[in-house]
Amino acid sequence: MGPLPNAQSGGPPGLTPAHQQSGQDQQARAFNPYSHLDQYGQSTTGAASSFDRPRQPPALDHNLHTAPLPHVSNLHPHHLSSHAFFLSPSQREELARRNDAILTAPVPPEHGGPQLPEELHVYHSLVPLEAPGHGTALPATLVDPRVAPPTAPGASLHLSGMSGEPSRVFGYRTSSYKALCTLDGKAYVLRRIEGFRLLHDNAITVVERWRRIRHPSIVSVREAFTTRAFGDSSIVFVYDYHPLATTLYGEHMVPKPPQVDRRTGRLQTVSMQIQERTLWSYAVQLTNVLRNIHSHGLAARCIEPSKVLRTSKNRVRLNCCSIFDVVAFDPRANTAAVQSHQADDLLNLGKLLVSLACNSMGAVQNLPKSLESISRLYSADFKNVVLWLVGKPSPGKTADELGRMLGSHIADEVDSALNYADLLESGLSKELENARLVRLLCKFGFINERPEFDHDPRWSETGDRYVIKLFRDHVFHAVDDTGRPLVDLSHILSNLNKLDAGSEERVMLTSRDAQSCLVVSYREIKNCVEAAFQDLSRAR
Ligand SMILES: Nc1ncnc2c1ncn2[C@@H]1O[C@H](COP(=O)(O)OP(=O)(O)OP(=O)(O)O)[C@@H](O)[C@H]1O
Repeated sequence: MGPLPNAQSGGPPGLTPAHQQSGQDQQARAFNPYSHLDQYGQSTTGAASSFDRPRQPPALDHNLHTAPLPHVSNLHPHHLSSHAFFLSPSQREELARRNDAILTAPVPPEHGGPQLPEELHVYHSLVPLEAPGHGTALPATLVDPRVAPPTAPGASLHLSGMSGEPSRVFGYRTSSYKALCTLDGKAYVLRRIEGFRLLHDNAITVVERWRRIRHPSIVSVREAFTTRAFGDSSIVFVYDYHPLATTLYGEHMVPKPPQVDRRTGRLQTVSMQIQERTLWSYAVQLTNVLRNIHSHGLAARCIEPSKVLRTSKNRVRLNCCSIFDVVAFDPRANTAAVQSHQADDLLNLGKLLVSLACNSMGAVQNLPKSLESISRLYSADFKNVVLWLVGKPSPGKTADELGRMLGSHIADEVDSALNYADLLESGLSKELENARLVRLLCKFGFINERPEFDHDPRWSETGDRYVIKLFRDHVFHAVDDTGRPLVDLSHILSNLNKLDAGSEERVMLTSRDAQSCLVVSYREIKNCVEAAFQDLSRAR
């Protein structure tokens, strides 16, 4: 694929024409916040970008991670303190798995991977988010009637090979990819709507309005552009990537496989019923989203189980915002139309809660039966909120009013969020110390046992460096009374912390042959380390 030309002038106000792809993308239009940069992230106005182009993510090396520490009750008391220095194993594992997901590299076509464009606008390294042909196809009755049926992709080369059923939400075939951005090296999700022709240039400008909305429960929209890079005319919406995200559909509508009961050793079915506390949490988060979106004069139009991402325990974010506003664009839409979409949002939230409470997408087809089941399983309070949502629209039925109805449940959510913030802050403070110590260890690595430096083979063994060497032995090569190596992490951590803080406390350093013995303060050793490091880094 050839280089992407720079933005041209002549588009509608607020737009910059998209990059052309191999000369095919003549009619491409895009809202592009990066229009002042070329395809390598270099500024077209002359200033060089500070970002290097991350071509291939490095291979993952799990040896770089430490193994989880043994359970606290198995530890010697003086090893216990080392627990205080690290994130909890479960937190660490979760974060490591997310990082792994961000770094997943595409499988090349010669190894069975799909044929995808190498570069798309300012994105590269596309990795499909779904397996080929995967789709959560539902009966035609559940396909959203708001959108036109997909145009037959006659001229499509089916480069992606990923097309499955048309999305039951958007009506068009869609495919999603994780991709890396050449401008900032970050991962994003590209959602491609296949076989879509932009009939009104104005339609894509609405993406700019969505881009300005930043809300913790919305998957942020970055930009949208049209492209022919897949061999058809597609429109691509770019969203933030949330590694390992699932959807409410995947979590609560897809039956879970039976699991082995630890006590009996038998296979047991897994209950799908959602706790009421969790349902309230979803309801509160999505109500806040709607209040925010409606206050911007927009409507979500995609409150649907497969369009609500779950990014960690009970944390949800509304996905795919702005797509309907573009693909079902109505140039004559007025305030009344927006209000009608906003009323639909509340109705769809009610339907979503019914589907979740009954663990079935079909539950909304028979509301009386589903409400009966809800009143058996959940509180009257919950059922009343659902009834209000699925009931007739009225002027006072707004997202703000819903917020007032949820008052005490919003207070519960605030408490949980504060507890979680405390937990994360304590994890963060533990790791903060470690970053400090790693920098110190790097300095030791630079200095100790350094081969010939400054034409002096004994540089690292003499002067200030000798003190550092003795201190290194004291910290890492300590032995107990019987001469056995002392493998004690807390001994290392407390010594390094005192050194880093430059404590006035004194320590006795003895050479290996016990011939020399120095009593020095940590502050003096710190000065030696600084001096030796300055010596090394000074330009010669
Ligand atoms: N922004 C995102 N960040 C991370 N993962 C995402 C993101 N958006 C979607 N995904 C993942 O991609 C998968 C597919 O999403 P998609 O919205 O296409 O679901 P779908 O059920 O196939 O819907 P549709 O019927 O519209 O095709 C989801 O299961 C989700 O795990």
